[in-house]
Amino acid sequence: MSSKGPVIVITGTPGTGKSTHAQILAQESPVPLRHINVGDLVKEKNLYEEYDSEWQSHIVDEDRLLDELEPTIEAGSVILDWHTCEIFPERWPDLVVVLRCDHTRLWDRLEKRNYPLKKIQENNDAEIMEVVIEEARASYPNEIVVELRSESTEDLESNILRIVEWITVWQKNQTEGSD
Ligand SMILES: Nc1ncnc2c1ncn2[C@@H]1O[C@H](COP(=O)(O)OP(=O)(O)O)[C@@H](O)[C@H]1O
Repeated sequence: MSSKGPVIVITGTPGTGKSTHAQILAQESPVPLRHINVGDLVKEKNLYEEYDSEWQSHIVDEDRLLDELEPTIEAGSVILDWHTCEIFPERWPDLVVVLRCDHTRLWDRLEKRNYPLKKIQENNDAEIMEVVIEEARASYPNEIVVELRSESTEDLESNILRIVEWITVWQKNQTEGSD
């Protein structure tokens, strides 16, 4: 039997709740999963080409990021938490969760982060224009892409339950597949 757990990508516009979901999922998952906050990893390992002070964001060196992640992904049992997903190779994820949030609520969340106004606007527009979900659908098979609302604590709880259930079934399928 394979002891390798799934690779789950949790993506969505900044502020939709990726890290909140990933942290809770790492605790509640029936198989141990390592939560990788990709934005933090980029900063820790200097995996960026430059820092754009106007937008207060790092321009990521995608090749170095993928090289850094590759061995961890190969080992499995990972939650990748990032606001974009299209750079990850199609073979990497077993599940891609795209979190969605009403844009007025998202605006409030981003304002609390003290983002510059143009960064709040840019992210808000991206949420309205469904940028991340379209990117996910264009990059991965439809059956592994799941869109979940993340507006309330009830949403958060039911999303975690759904993902935990998915992991249980995935794990069972893996075990049966290797018999
Ligand atoms: N489903 C939810 N219900 C209520 N608050 C949420 C929910 N998801 C996220 N939040 C809140 O929104 C803010 C941003 O969440 P966070 O997980 O940091 O987002 P992201 O990782 O996508 O940038 C946090 O204050 C978090 O507590």
